[in-house]
Amino acid sequence: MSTRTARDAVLKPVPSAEPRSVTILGSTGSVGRNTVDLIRRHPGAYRIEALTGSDNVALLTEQARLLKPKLAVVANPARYAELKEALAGTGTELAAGAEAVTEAAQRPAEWVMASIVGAAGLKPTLAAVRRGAVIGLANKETLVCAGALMMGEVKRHKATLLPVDSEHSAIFQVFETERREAVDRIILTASGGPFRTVGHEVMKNATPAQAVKHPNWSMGAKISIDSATMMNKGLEIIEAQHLFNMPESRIDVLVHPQSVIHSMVSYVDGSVLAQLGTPDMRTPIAVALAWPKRMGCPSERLDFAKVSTLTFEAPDDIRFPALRLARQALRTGGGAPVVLNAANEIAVQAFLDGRIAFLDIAAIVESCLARVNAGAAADLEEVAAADQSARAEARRQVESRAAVH
Ligand SMILES: NC(=O)C1=CN([C@@H]2O[C@H](COP(=O)(O)OP(=O)(O)OC[C@H]3O[C@@H](n4cnc5c(N)ncnc54)[C@H](OP(=O)(O)O)[C@@H]3O)[C@@H](O)[C@H]2O)C=CC1
Ligand SMILES: CC(=O)[C@@H](O)[C@H](O)COP(=O)(O)O
Ligand SMILES: [Mn+2]
Repeated sequence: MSTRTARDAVLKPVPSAEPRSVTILGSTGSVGRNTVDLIRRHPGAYRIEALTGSDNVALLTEQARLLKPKLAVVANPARYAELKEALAGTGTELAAGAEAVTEAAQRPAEWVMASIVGAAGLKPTLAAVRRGAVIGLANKETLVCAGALMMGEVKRHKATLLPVDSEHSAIFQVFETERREAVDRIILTASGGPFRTVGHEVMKNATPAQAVKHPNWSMGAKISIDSATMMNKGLEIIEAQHLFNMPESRIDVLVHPQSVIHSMVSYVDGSVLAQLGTPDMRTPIAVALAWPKRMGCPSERLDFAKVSTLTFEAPDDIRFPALRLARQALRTGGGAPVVLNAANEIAVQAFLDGRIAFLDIAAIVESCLARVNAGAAADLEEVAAADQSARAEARRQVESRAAVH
């Protein structure tokens, strides 16, 4: 078995007549940085239309100096002066604010990485869809909040949506679309997060530092906390339903602590197809970045002898109520997934800020699902209304819990 670990090698460029034009929405984040890393290893294969960040001007500046995009945008307008000073005279056009991020997505890049975190990614991603781009979709919250709208627009504008989330990339690679009637179930694997084996007391007293420490993946803070509550898997059930047009009742979650099998699809004849790899986001990003071809990627190769044991467990819905809440929101439909997502975003941030306890996160989401009138969420305005109502209610809940935390 190969143990090649060519992590720092500059790999052979993807053979192509023209460099592929690329925009990275959220280039300063974890997925964004991995995308930049891959692009830098394939000199001449890509040219950068636009890069966007929010607060990390230092990194955005560094990326812009290296990749020479036509446009660089900071979502936070308060950082514009800093960006302007740092990139003065480089020839890169500069802009700031949420509208400018959406405008960046409208620029004519063939391929767009959607790696903004949270519902803030919805409008820019939709803008890229509406001009028929090829989109590498990391931002799962987009599909959670507006899955039906999004998939409808993908079809209408002949856009291409390529999953980047590791589980959905795995499913994408083994899902026989031309024989979709033979698909029986989707099996989403879950690591179980840092609290997979601990008891209630440990979870009750969990600190942000403990919760953010994912056992296998290096990721941004928000998704790391989602993995710890297993809300990440709940969001991924919703994401899978939209991407693969599969009812929630046929999407299973299977805890697999090693994160080697990234997900599976079972077929009516008893076959189960899986995609495997080391836990390195550069592999699913590479799948989308080179699609429909494949490209070299420096992620560590799987060494089965070293892995030695792959284990599986049923998820624990009692210790991880987020799984049940996500399924409940999906079955309720309309704006319920929007409420689930918005309440979760507020609660996760409050936990990271030390204002509420770890177990408060799911409790706040549950309470918001019960209290907020979610509406139909059939268009962007209705999605925004449900999102705002849920955020307002979640903030109230945070205040009352923060007082006793
Ligand atoms: N990290 C991972 O390995 C994986 C991530 N995903 C999904 O990908 C998405 C990104 O995750 P990750 O890279 O971890 O997140 P990070 O927090 O690391 O990065 C988020 C990016 O979004 C930018 N950003 C933050 N807020 C806003 C805003 N309001 N408007 C515009 N841009 C904003 C950040 O800018 P700045 O940093 O400059 O403030 C940064 O570029 C999430 O939806 C996540 O669920 C899915 C699978 C794996
Ligand atoms: C890398 C990726 O796709 C994450 O969503 C990861 O899967 C999180 O791990 P959990 O399985 O712990 O949610
Ligand atoms: Mn995932």
